Amino acid sequence: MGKHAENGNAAAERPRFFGRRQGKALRRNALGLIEDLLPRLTVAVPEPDERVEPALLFPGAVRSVWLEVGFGGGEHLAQLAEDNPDIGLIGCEVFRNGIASLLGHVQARQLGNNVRVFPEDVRLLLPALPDGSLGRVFVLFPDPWPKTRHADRRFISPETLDVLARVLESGGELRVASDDPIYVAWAARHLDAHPAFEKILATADRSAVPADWPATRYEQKCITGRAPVFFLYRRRAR
Ligand SMILES: C[S@@+](CC[C@H](N)C(=O)[O-])C[C@H]1O[C@@H](n2cnc3c(N)ncnc32)[C@H](O)[C@@H]1O
Repeated sequence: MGKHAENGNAAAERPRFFGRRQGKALRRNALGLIEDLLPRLTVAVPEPDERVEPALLFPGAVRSVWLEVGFGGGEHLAQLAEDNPDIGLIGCEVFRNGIASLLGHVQARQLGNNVRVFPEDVRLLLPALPDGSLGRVFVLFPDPWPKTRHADRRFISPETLDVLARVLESGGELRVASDDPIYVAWAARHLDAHPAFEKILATADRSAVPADWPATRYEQKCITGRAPVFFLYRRRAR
């Protein structure tokens, strides 16, 4: 679980936008996006026992639905949405400035037909999704929680993998990346131990990663700072 995700009702509070260094116009634009655009794209927190059919969240027919956990500034999600107009993208993020950033991409690149936002802890949505209803799930640079005593807060866990295995269709993909060696070892161990996930790739070689795997903002920072990044790429067993 991410630091932000612990604060379950943060999304319902009046958001604070950007730091003091950002200009008034930027802050006003972010606020406008949150107040005007977000309500049109929001996936509501499901009621207990409610089922959320992902494909029906989009105005037109979609070939498949992909879900990104903790999209940060939304660069990866926006790129996928732009490159794949026939795919529905659900982004889950609790960080309000990140949500505003994604909305900026949606507005500028006209992605409103195939992007939806769950501005809450993804774990409130996953149980409501039907079996096999997602084609891909992305967990890119999850909060690492490197201390052993915080290990139970890490997003990748046997319990989460059970849920992801259920909601992914046969042959669906799970893409994980991290620059934290402790987290990578942890995630690889749990993925290897889970019978539903077949290994496609486990590498620190960016050139071996499929071309349709855009870098996130966090990955860009790692590249700039030359921190090694590890990619764990799995397929839901048939
Ligand atoms: C280290 S950041 C990485 C952001 C982005 N994926 C990137 O690579 O640039 C992790 C993000 O995951 C989000 N997050 C953590 N746990 C989450 C959860 N349970 N549901 C939704 N978002 C979560 C945090 O708010 C944070 O923005």
